[in-house]
Order: sequence, then structure tokens, then C-alpha cells
Amino acid sequence: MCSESCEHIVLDKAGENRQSKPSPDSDREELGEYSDSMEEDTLSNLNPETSPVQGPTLPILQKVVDLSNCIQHLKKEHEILSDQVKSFPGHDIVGTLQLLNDEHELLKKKYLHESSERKRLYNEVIELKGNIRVFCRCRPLNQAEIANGSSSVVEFDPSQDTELQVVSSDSSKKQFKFDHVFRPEDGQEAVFARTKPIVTSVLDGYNVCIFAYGQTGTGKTFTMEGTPDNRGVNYMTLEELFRVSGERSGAMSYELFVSMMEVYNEKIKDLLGENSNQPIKRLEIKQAAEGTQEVPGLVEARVYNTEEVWELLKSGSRVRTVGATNANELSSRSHCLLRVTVRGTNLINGQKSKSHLWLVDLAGSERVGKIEAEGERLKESQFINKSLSALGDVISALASKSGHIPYRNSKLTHILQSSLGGDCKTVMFVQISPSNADLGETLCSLNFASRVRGIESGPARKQVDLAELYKYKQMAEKLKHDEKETKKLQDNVQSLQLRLAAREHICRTLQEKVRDLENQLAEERKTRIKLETRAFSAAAAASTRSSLKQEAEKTKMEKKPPLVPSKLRLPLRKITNFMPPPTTPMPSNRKTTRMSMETVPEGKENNIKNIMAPRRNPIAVRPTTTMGKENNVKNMMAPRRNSIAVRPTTTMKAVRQPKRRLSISTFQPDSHMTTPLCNSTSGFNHASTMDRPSSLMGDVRKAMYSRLFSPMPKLRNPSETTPAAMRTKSTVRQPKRRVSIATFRSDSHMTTPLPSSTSGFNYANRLSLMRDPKNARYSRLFSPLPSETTPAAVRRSSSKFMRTPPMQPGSWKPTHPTVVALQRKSLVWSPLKFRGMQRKQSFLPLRPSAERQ
Ligand SMILES: Nc1ncnc2c1ncn2[C@@H]1O[C@H](COP(=O)(O)OP(=O)(O)OP(=O)(O)O)[C@@H](O)[C@H]1O
Repeated sequence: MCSESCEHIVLDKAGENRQSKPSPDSDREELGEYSDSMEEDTLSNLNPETSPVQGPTLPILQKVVDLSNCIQHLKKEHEILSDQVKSFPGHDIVGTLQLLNDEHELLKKKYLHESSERKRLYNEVIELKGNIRVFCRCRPLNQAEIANGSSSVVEFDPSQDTELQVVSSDSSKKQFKFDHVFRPEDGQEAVFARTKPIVTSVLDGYNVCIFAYGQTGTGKTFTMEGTPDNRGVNYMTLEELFRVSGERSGAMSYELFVSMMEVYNEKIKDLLGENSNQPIKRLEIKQAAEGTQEVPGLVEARVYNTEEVWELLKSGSRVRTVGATNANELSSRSHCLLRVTVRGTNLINGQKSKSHLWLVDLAGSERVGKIEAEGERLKESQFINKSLSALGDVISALASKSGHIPYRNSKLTHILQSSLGGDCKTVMFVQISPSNADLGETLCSLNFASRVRGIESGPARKQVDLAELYKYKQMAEKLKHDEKETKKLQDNVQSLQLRLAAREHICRTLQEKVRDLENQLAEERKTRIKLETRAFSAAAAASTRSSLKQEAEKTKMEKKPPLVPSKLRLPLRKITNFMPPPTTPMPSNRKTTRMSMETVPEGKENNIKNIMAPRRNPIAVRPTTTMGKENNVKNMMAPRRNSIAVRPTTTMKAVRQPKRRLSISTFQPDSHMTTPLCNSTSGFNHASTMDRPSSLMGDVRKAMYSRLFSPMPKLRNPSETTPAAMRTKSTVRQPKRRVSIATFRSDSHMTTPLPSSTSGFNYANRLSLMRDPKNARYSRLFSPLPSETTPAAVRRSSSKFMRTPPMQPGSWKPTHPTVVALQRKSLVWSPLKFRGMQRKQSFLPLRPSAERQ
């Protein structure tokens, strides 16, 4: 409705009756322009009387009113929209934009990372293939050569594109190998395809140098510049650079500049700035601040497309110095250098780079003699050869990583200094002719190229690599070996730790056991001392009684007939160590019975009764014929606390042996004979006997079969015959002296609950011996001295008991668990004890006794 009204207004304003319909956009514009004025005019036009226009104006006014309303409505809409625009963007949109921005930044970072990674990898690929690469290109025979009937001396292997053979005049073939060999039929595209990967490195910031080397007329210019129909490397390179830079335009911005110069007779000539009408401008090579070689004054033409490049190349080639030689009508008499400078800017991080690409068409390396050069040509050839030789030297030095690179030997190498060596990429085209007429030159060029390539990827460089490789191999092997050794050692340590833990556990257990046993032993010792003290008092009382009886017996004996013939009696004084009757009377308190088997009349009841009397005298019972009497036996069965050893008559032989210092009295009970008094090997224990006399007395007949030792060692003087002297001498002064030992060979049923009985003497025994020498004499016979070597005995002997002679190893083995434990204790090398001192010593070899545990 509004648009219709506007349409009419426009028509009215124009004063025309056109019915043309304007576009909606123009309507709105016009509405905007006229709206304000119409608002003012509307009111004046509302009065039909004041209307200047004659005729029917009311419908128009009506339309104006409508339009005014429409404008008001539009204004409101405009305000609403303005408000909406003011509040734009909303929070959601801002958040979305923020997210997109973050994502964009992330992508930028990723791109930069990937881009640098691509460059690095690409560079690595190029380096792996070789920074200096040599391609060989053989041109086809030209018309002249064909006409001359020249034949090809170059042979190619279809299966090998890196090798060629040259047939010499003597039909011998010489093989050459390069990075690639282009045959005569290979076109410019094939050549550039191999060159392209290196060329594009210039866009990544690397300097690149490509040059063509070879004899005159072999196609150097053809390869580098080409022809309008077959454009060469120069043109295609720039074409490729433009293409790649276009691809990277989103992230990189490149500027390409082209310079063209020639080195003619060691002079630099700017091919782009030169004009035949202008005088020749001499250019010099200067080193820039950043270390690069620059040629001040050299024209650098900015190029934007390939057409411009082509035009420049053509103009430069036109002014290049050429001359007719025998080999080439338009022989290049100079080195032509096309320099492409690439300035790159990273659009993402702003990083800038500048690199050069040199495309060099060298002058022909012909021999002076062959081209029959004279005059100016000869001079040119000399300069050419000199600079080519300098180029060969530089490449050789680069390839052999020599410390000095002779760049300044020629203008050519000097100007290429920043693009030869280092991390620059270099491609060398060695151009050859297939004609047999050029065989010599061909061989020269191939040899030169082989030298460059051979040095580059040959022994010198390969040797370094091989040496490195060998070194790394050795390191890897050593590492493997070390790892194995480490693993072995770790296993060993682990097993040792396990063993150590196990042993520590055992030691802990044993120590606990030892503690328990020591406590037990202390208790038993206390008990035993109590019993012995009690027994001692009882024995003292008994001895008093017996002395009285003995007195009575003496009186009786004096009245009785003499003893049995002497031959039936034992020569006790000769074979025993019984001391003679004391010359001085014993102190009353020490007075004990003087009765012994030597003094007892054999076969007499009274004697036997005396024997059975409750004395503390150890009695050796001799199984003579008189011992079979019952009353004797009965008396022996009496509960007396006497140690008894029964000596059979057969032992007399042993007694008489003079050198034998140890007579063993073997107590051989029957299998049913049991006694708690006896330890298995230590014989009788006096205290034990006193404790349990009845068990021993239970079967006297069996005891009768026991053997009694008798001989005492030779005594040095009579005083030694006293028990006290015996004790002192035998135990202290004469450690080697072997006392008589009564060995009790019991059967399995013989047990004793007193482990300490194995030690022989104890404190109570010694007390009794001090009081009764005779008792001591007998007790000593049953005292197994070796038992003193048990740990308990050792402790005693070192403290309050007398020391005893050392025991022969292996002669005595304890069976009682307490003694066994005590004996082991001294041999246990507990790592726990060393924990605070030398923990590492727990790894030392354990003593055999400890290991057995
Ligand atoms: N691969 C090829 N295929 C076809 N024609 C070739 C090839 N190589 C060279 N030619 C031709 O051989 C002739 C000589 O080539 P060119 O001028 O490039 O040699 P040159 O090595 O540059 O010689 P100079 O060193 O004297 O400049 C040219 O006419 C060229 O077209």
C-alpha cells in the first residue's frame, strides 16, 4: 500500500502522468528524501481551499494522509530496527566469534608447525639424495655430424637411467655413473622434472645453484635457456616458482627478482642493464654485512609472471657475448648467470626470508687446440678454462669438506660463493656430445663430472658416514650388553635380597629361641644349684656318719684275717691315680670317707654295704666274682646319690698300657636300662645322680657290665695325685693332659632332663670334690671334659667355673636341643646384629656352620 502511494507521489511531483513503476529500491530512496518535506507539506495540503492546484484534490490529500501514516509506521519500524542493530551482536554471536577466533589461532599455529615440518622433511629428502647432484645429458647427433658420418660412442643401458658407457677408439668401454643420465631423446620436461624438487627449495629459503658444464655445442644453452619452442630450465624454473608461490599465497607472500649477468674474461657484465648505446658498466663483487656476496649496481628486475621472465631472458641473451668457433657458430664465450632472488614473507607470523637461485650457463670447456682459437678467442678460452678449473676446485673442496674453499680464485666462484656449499643445493648438468669426433672432450667432461660426484657421494663422505654408522652400531651393541648385565645384576640383587630376608627371618626366630633357651637354662641352673647345695649338706652329714662307721670297721678289720692273695687284687696303686692316704689329717669339715674300691675287701658284705652307703663318693665297682652276691646288689640298690662306674676286669689290660693316657670306662647297659642321669656321651653327672639315684640303682647287674677305667696319666710329682692338684694341673696347667673319661654308651632309652649334666663338672661337684678328694677322683673319671666346650660351659669356664682343656673337634656332639641351640648360637652370624655396624657384611660368605642352618 505504501509503495503504491509513493508511486503516485513521485508522479505528482514530477507533474507527469507517467504510469511507469519504479523499482522498490528507488522507491525507498525517494521516500527517504521526500518524507521530511512531505510531512511539512501534508498539513498545508490538507486544506483543499488553500491548495494552489485547481481541480479535484481531495483524493490526493487522502493519499497524502495515508502516506503520512505509512511514513510514521516506517519510522517506527526504523527505530525498532535501529535498536536491533545497536544491540547487535548479541552475546551468543560474540561467544561464537570468540570461539572461531580461537580456532583460527589454533589452526594458524598448526599450519606454521606443519609448514616448518614440511620444509625440514623436504630438505632432509634433498640432503639424502645429495646436496650436490650431477646429471648427465647427451644431445643427439646434429645434422652436420650425421652428414659427416659420425657415429655415437655413447651407449645407454635401458634398465639403468643412472649409467652410460663410452666406447673408446680401441672399442673398450668406459662406464660412468651419475644421479641421472638423460638420453638424446629426453626432452626439456624430463630434464626439468628431475630438477624441480631442488629448484623449489629456494622458496623455502635455501640457496640453489644449477649450472651446465660441457664442451662447446653440447647443449648447455639449450638445456638452460632452451628455444622458444623448447624452453629450458631457466624459464621452467621461474614458471614453477610462480606456480608454487601462487599455491602458497594464502600463507606466504613471495617477491621474485631477476638479474642477469655474464662473466667474460673475468669481468662481470650486467646483461639486463646493458644497452648497446651505453658504455659498459664495470661491476664488482662486494661482501654484504650479512656475509653474502652482492654485486652493487646490478639490475634486479621484479617479475610477476612468466611472460615477463621470458622477455627478460631474451633481452639478456641478446647482449651476451657470443662468437663463432669451429664447434659452434654461436658459441657462448662467457659464463651467463641468471639470478633469481626470492623474498618471502610468512603472512601468519611475519617471518621474512631471502634466497638466491642461480641458473648458470657456463662457457664451453673445449680445448684450445681443437677450436683452433687464436687471438681474442684464445684469450677467451684461457679465461674460460681457468674459471672452470676454479669451479672444479671449489666443488671438490666442498665435497671433501675441506677447511678452505677457494672461492676467490675466479669471479665465477666468488660470485657463487653464497650459493655453493653449506646447506645450498647444487645441480650440475654435464653436457656431452655422442659423436665419436668429440670422444676426447666427452671423456674429459665425464671424468670431471665423475670426480665431482665421486667426491660428493664417494669414499670420503661415505667413509665419514660409515664410521659414524659403525660408531653408533657399537654404541647400540654396548648398550644392549650393558642392559643385559644390568638386568642380570638386578636379578642377582633381587635374589640376594630375598635370601637375606629369609635369613634375617631365620635369625630372628633363632634369636628368639636362644633367648627362650637362655631363660630356661638360667632357671634350670638356679634349680640345680639349689638341689646341689641341698645335696651337699646331706652328703656332709652322711660322710660324718660314714666316718664313724669306718672307724668301727677299722677296728673290726684289724681283728679279721688278711685279705685274699695279692695276685687276685688289682694293682691299684700302679695303674690308678688314686692318691695315697694323706699324711696329714684332713680338716674336720672336709673329712670325707676314705673308703674306695682299693680299700674295700672284695666279696665282703660290709664293703658292699659301705659302697651303698649314702655317700657322695663316686664308686668304681669292679665286677669281680664277689660282686654277684645278692646282698651286695641289694645294697647297691639303696637310694644313694653316688655316681657309679663298673669296671670289668678286662679293662686292666688297657690300664697297664703306659703310653695310653686316656682309659675309657664304658658303661654298657642293656637295652632296657634307662637312666635319667646320663647324657648320651658325657657319662655320669654327679648332681644328676644325686637327683635321681633310684633309676641308676634300678639294675645294678647291668651296671656291673660297664667298664671302669683306671689309669691316670703319669704324674709329675706325688702332689699331683691329690684331687685338687689333679684338677688344677689337668685343667689349667696341662691343657693337653687327657684325663680318664668314662664314656657311657647308652641305648636310645637313656635320657636325662638335665642338659647341663653334659658339661661334667658343675659347681656342686667341685664343691664336693674339694671336700672329698676321693670323690673328686672318681667324679673326675666321669667328668667328660670335652663337654666344657659347649657354649654354656664356655661361658661358665670364662666366669666362675674352672677352665677345661679344649675339646677335640667332632669328638662330642650334643643332642639335647638346648645345648644344640646354644652351640649354634655362637656360630650364627646374624645379619641383624650387623645392621647397625656393617650391614654390607651380611653378604659375606657365612661360616659353614651358619650356612647349614
Ligand atoms: N638435447 C638437444 N636436443 C636437440 N638439440 C640440441 C640439444 N642439445 C643441443 N642441441 C642443439 O645443439 C646446438 C648447440 O647447442 P648449444 O648452443 O646449447 O650448445 P652450447 O653447449 O651452449 O655451446 P656453447 O658452449 O658454444 O655455447 C643448438 O643448435 C641446440 O639446439
